Amino acid sequence: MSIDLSPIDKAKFVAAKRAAQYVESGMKVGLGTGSTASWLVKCLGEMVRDDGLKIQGVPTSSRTAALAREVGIEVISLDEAKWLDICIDGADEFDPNLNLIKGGGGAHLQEKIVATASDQMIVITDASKSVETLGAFPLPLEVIPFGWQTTKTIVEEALVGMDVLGRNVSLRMNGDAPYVTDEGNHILDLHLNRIGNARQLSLVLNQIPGVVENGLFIDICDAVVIGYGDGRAEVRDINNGTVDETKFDFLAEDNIFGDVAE
Ligand SMILES: O=C(CO)[C@H](O)[C@H](O)COP(=O)(O)O
Repeated sequence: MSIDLSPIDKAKFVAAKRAAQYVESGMKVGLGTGSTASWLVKCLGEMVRDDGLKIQGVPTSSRTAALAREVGIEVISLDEAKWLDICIDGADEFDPNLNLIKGGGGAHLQEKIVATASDQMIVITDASKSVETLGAFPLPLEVIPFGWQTTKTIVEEALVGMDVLGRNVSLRMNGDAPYVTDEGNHILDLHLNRIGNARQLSLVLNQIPGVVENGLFIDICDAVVIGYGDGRAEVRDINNGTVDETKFDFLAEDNIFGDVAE
């Protein structure tokens, strides 16, 4: 009996399953947000339920908190945890230095705080997120609602001096209304196409009043686990290059989403 999942979901699943092997009893674990991170939360929930894994999870969004509780993971706040052993999260793009764009799911503020407060950050992803240079994915910028249009104008002006290919900035919408983050803020998406100097851009953006945090994760990620539709999971470690490859079978007992092809 095999699992009837799309190749992309298989890739996300094996990345999550491989990354779950980093988690040991007693750890405080940062739980990312997004479709790939949801697989991770499900995998950890299964390990808590079936293997006696004892962990405390710090979710990076209200969505992830709800899912973690649903699958039986003990949820604590970052202030209760103070510091984390590991954080596992998805990403929208990663480059050869494992710098990231995150925030496609609107949670990069909490994600960056949690990842920064972790001994190590592991990113789980499929191969489509791998890029030579960041920027094809719009860069999310969380801004406070007060004066957001003025903030947007100042961001556009700041981009004129930056090494980027595009400079279009749009307000993220949720239907007819601006998207609202867990912190009650809005998100500007910066359509830059190519970011020449991500470190400089990150510093410049975060200096603008009204900007809370950008979605560039520079020197935060320690390793990327890349899942493939054929069941392979490849680990790229920032220090060691590619360190290993694991192959998973898609068995019915792995089907934590209950989507089995009989
Ligand atoms: O940064 C994020 C949410 O803010 C996500 O990790 C990112 O958008 C990837 O999501 P997915 O795994 O669904 O592709």
